[in-house]
Amino acid sequence: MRYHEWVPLDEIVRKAKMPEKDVLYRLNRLSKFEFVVRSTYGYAVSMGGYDALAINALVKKGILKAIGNKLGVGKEGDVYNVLLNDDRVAVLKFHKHGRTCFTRGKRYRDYLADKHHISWLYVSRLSAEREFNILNELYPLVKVPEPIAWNRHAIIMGKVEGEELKRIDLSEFLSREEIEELFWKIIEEVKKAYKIGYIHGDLSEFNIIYNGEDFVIIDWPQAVPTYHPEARFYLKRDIENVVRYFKKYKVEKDVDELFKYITEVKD
Ligand SMILES: Nc1ncnc2c1ncn2[C@@H]1O[C@H](COP(=O)(O)OP(=O)(O)OP(=O)(O)O)[C@@H](O)[C@H]1O
Ligand SMILES: [Mg+2]
Ligand SMILES: [Mg+2]
Repeated sequence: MRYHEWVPLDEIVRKAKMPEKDVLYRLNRLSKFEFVVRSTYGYAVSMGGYDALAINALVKKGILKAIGNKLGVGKEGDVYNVLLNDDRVAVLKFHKHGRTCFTRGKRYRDYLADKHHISWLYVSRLSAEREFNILNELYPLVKVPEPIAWNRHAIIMGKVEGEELKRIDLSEFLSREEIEELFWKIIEEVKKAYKIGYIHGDLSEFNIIYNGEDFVIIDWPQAVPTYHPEARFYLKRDIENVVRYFKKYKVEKDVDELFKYITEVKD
C-alpha cells in the first residue's frame, strides 16, 4: 500500500484476497481503534495505525517486549520508555512530521487536495531512518544514544539517564572550572561528529542530556553532512547555541575561534 493515497475498497479486497464482507468487518474494527481513516475515496492508515504497525513489527522481530510511560513530559515528541526482549530498558521514539494535517481537524477532502501532505507517513519514516543511520555512524565514537532498531517511523535506542541541560542549574553542583570543562567536552563531541561527517543542526541545551557526570547528545534526524551547502551556517548556529547557554555560567567563548577549532583538519 502506498502511503500517500486513499486506498479504494476494491483494491484492499484484491490485495487482502478475502471476501469483501470480511474486509469490511476488519476495516470497521480498525476504524473503531482509529487505526484507519475513511473518506469517500477509500481508506488510509492513521498515525495511530502506523504506530501500531511499527510496534507490531518490532515485537515480531523479537526486539520489543513492553512499552512504558511517555518521556519528556509536556513535549510534543512521542518518546516512550520500553523494555526489550533481553530485559534491557530502552527508549522508543516515534518520528512525527506534519501531524497537523490530522490534529488540526482539517477535513479529509482538504487533506486530499493538499499535495503537501505527501505523506507525513513517508516523511516520518524517512526521518526515523535518517536518525537511525546517523546514530549508527556516530555511535560509539561520539556520545550519542546507542541505535538498537528501526521500523517505519520508529526507532529504538539506548536510554540515556539524566536531564536535559535546559532543566538543570549546573552552578548548583559544579564549580566554574568544572562547567568550563563540560563546555569543552561538548565541543569535543561536536568536533568528533564533524570529523565523521555530520553537523547536528539543532544543538542546544534541549538536546544534551546530563547526569551529573557525563552527557549524551540526542535528537539527530535533522543533522546535515559536512559537505551540505549550508553546512557552515548550521555549524555556526550550533556553536552559538552552546556558547549562549554557557555564557550564563560566565564561560565566555568566541564563536569564530571555536568554528575554526572544530573544522581544522589535524591528525
Ligand atoms: N535516548 C534517550 N534517552 C532518554 N531520553 C530521551 C532519549 N531520546 C529522547 N529522549 C527524551 O525525549 C525528548 C524528545 O526527544 P528528541 O529531542 O529526540 O525528539 P524531538 O521530538 O525531536 O524533540 P524536539 O521537539 O525537542 O526536537 C528529549 O528531549 C528527551 O527528554
Ligand atoms: Mg529534541
Ligand atoms: Mg528534534
